[in-house]
Amino acid sequence: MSTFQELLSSWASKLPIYEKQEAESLVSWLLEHHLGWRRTQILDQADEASFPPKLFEDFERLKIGEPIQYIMGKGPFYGREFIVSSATLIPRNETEELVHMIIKENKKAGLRILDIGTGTGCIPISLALEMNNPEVFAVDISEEALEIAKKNGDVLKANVTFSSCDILTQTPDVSELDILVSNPPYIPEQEKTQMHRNVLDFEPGLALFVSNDDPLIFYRTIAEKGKQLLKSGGKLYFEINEKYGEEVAELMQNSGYSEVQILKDLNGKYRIAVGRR
Ligand SMILES: C[S@@+](CC[C@H](N)C(=O)[O-])C[C@H]1O[C@@H](n2cnc3c(N)ncnc32)[C@H](O)[C@@H]1O
Repeated sequence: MSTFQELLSSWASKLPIYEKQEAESLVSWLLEHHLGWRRTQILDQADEASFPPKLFEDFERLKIGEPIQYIMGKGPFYGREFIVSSATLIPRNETEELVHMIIKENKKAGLRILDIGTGTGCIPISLALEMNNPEVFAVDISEEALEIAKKNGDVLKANVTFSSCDILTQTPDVSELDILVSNPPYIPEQEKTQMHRNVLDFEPGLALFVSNDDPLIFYRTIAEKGKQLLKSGGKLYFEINEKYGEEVAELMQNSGYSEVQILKDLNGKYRIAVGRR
């Protein structure tokens, strides 16, 4: 028998791939998920023999670097919990900043919005629930991701129309948009070697990577199609790879967008590009 705090430290020490503090918070998340454990119980006695077998199975997954969101099947985004699966990217903090900016800048009622490459649906669902009665559409090439996005829409009671579309070869069947948003795949294949194994081994390659030959293919294609999809004065918002801020801004200007800006996230990295049609 040990206290929860002792258990936390001892289990965290078995996760050498993470820093101590991160390991402890992952273990505490797992214990809370399986046992309803709360920090206030930190000094209570904990009998490992009474723990459910699933907790030990999940801990083994954590040990090999599987992200906790995949283990628990859910992850937080903009104050809500989203179902995730191996077919979807885990929603990121940087993307919350993009969503926050769109909500802040667009207060009018009834705006028409499209999200391209929706994954869990975290962007369009958050916008549908936070903005003033918008009409929201979202597309993805992955049928499995779309299934998860639809489930999230149902569970969170968000009115979003999801459909299948390969943006590189097809044009979504919507028009007169006020807002077009996308966090498309943007990591060149050659950067794979510098990436953390828990992203590489578990997150879907389809959501992350683009060919080394043309890393901006999604931005160029979406900016081009955006001219048809957006109404005059409508806005295009991209999440970007910090390395390509200037290039994305240039291609947006070349495509005819005005007021193009590249903006830094809270970590001081260029993460958002925005322009007006
Ligand atoms: C970086 S993830 C973003 C997911 C989600 N929007 C988010 O921010 O968490 C890119 C998404 O684009 C989708 N995707 C990849 N290629 C695509 C294509 N050709 N057409 C449409 N969607 C595509 C992937 O399936 C993935 O869900």
